[in-house]
Amino acid sequence: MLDRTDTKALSATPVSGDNLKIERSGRLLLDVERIVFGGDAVTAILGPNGAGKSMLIKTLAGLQKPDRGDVSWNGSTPSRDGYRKVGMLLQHPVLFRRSAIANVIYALKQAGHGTRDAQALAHEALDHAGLSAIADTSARLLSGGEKQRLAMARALALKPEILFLDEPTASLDPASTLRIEEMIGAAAKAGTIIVLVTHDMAQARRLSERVLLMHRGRIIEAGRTADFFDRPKTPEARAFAAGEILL
Ligand SMILES: Nc1ncnc2c1ncn2[C@@H]1O[C@H](COP(=O)(O)OP(=O)(O)OP(=O)(O)O)[C@@H](O)[C@H]1O
Repeated sequence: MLDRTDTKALSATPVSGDNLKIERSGRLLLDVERIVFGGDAVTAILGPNGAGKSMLIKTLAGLQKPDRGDVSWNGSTPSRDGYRKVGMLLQHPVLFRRSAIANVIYALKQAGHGTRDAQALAHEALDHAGLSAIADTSARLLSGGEKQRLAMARALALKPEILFLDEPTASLDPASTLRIEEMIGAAAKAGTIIVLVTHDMAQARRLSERVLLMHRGRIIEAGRTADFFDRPKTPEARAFAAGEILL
């Protein structure tokens, strides 16, 4: 787990949601009374498949509109301007059919950077991701692990104040997982608030300070990571932390 004293003063945009509800075909898929991200460097969101984890972070990142409830970014409704501060790495990131570096340059230019600035920042981002050697390789030729690192480098190049990550290491080998975890750790230390959806409980223990457990669209337990694993309060969290299947 990150040492809180290592992290820069957290001045990032707090993101919150109130009374968020999403319903489809009469089924309540998301039902969250209140959630705030802003005080912890890394929060892990855990829960079984279909629990609503992706839906929650997409909603908070402004990519999905809730049927009811409000999302707030630093006290305001999500806006185009705010997208520079609130980032999201999708579970299956979309990379353009151009070189690795061009993917990052494009994102930076879209965010308002001039060409020279974008080129310099993109090279810096690839360097931090250990991807300089494949900067000119077409993104579609990269391995799964390299693609994920590139998508992460692109997201971090925009220097978001808060970054939502949807299972960034799913299907990666241990070495690629470690690289992504190092990138997450470095970003968190530099002051980016990270919200990480993961099925990897060891990863949640390694990286997060706070854990949220979701089940059937609700947050059923929220607490310090050590407390969650060592002293879970709800029967569901006890079962989940013990590796049992939540239905
Ligand atoms: N557009 C949609 N229409 C109907 N149901 C949907 C829609 N999008 C998602 N769902 C359902 O909402 C529920 C929550 O989905 P979500 O992707 O948030 O789960 P998750 O916790 O991220 O799961 P996983 O761990 O499998 O990625 C699932 O039951 C899913 O089938």
